[in-house]
Amino acid sequence: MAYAPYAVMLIAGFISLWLNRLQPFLVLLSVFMVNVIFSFFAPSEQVSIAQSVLFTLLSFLLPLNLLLWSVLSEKGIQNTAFNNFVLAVFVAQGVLIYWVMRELNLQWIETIALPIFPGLDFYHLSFASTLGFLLAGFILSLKLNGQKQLRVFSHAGVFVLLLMAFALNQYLQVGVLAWVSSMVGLIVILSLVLDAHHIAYMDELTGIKGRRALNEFFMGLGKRYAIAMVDIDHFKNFNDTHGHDMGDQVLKMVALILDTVVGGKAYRYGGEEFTLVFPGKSAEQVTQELERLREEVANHVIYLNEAEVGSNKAKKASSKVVSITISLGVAEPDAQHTTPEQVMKFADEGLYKAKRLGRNKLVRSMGKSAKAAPKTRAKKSA
Ligand SMILES: Nc1nc2c(ncn2[C@@H]2O[C@H](COP(=O)(O)OP(=O)(O)OP(=O)(O)O)[C@@H](O)[C@H]2O)c(=O)[nH]1
Repeated sequence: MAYAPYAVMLIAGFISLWLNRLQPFLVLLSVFMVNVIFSFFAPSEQVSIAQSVLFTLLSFLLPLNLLLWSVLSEKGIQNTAFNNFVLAVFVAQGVLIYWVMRELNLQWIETIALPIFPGLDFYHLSFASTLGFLLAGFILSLKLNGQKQLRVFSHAGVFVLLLMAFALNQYLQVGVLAWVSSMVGLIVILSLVLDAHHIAYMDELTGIKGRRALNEFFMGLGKRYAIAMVDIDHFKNFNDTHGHDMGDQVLKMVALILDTVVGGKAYRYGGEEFTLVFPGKSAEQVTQELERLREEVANHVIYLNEAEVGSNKAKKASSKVVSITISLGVAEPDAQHTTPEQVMKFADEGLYKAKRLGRNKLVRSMGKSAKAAPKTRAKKSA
């Protein structure tokens, strides 16, 4: 049982390296090393002054390390310059610990400091380190506030800091530290799993679900549903005229509007194409909602120097404005189209027709018109 925390932290460390995440690995390594040092120098009966000093020193260095590894942006495991920096930080701390323990005459603390500050003991010093943890947690939360691409692990960093603050506040309780460290390992594993799931299922640019999530949603779809395919009109033209970055902002804006869909779910299918799935609804039942979305996109004013969707009013006042439109095709299962993939293809035929009819339109694919539809548009990938 004594090795349980090490086992959990090793597994967590392995998972984080396997996922090319250095940050969680460094957090674990810091906690791991503190465990190793404390259990190696754990007091048997009487706590020596050297042990107290070591404990206090590590209690101050750990929040510093945890904050550092959580705040610096993720570089992956193959960035040589960053790896050298990490090595330098650990070596510097090793040298500091060695110097304090070997070179500093610890008896001075007893003979000089304690008589001057009679109330001072190491318990109070380690309690002061709790403040260090809390401060580190506060700084990390501030940084999280301003972050765009949030990962679950970033939040886990704050929990880890609080847990370690608690563990180290139990002055020299190596057992408490070990158990809390196991929890830290589990929290890191959980956050990495959630992050990996998020990365696999969400579209990074728009923040809505991606094609993998759509395919999984199809598996649980019943017999009655409607699927709509949505495509931005003349998007190549927009990109060529206003630039790819502006095109990305438009994609985000369209995704935000489509994500407000009532009764269905929005996915980025790929490129400038989106899919809306309405479980338990017929194509006719969702027509009104699709028209609402089409109108909302068409009525949305795009500010050309808009750095981001939703930027401030002053900027908007000085911007040139344009607008864009979307075309939509919608279909439901019938005798010829029984699987969600077939229905989606059928809806895509309606979308193609909407483009041919002049764009900014919704076309519902139905039995006969499906046969009349000229051809299926080639699918695009993100
Ligand atoms: N900015 C940006 N553009 C993208 C992205 N994915 C695809 N595109 C662009 O979307 C455009 C799609 O163009 P087309 O398929 O020719 O269609 P279109 O210009 O929208 O014309 P219609 O569909 O016929 O109205 C291409 O220029 C792609 O480069 C993306 O993630 N960001």
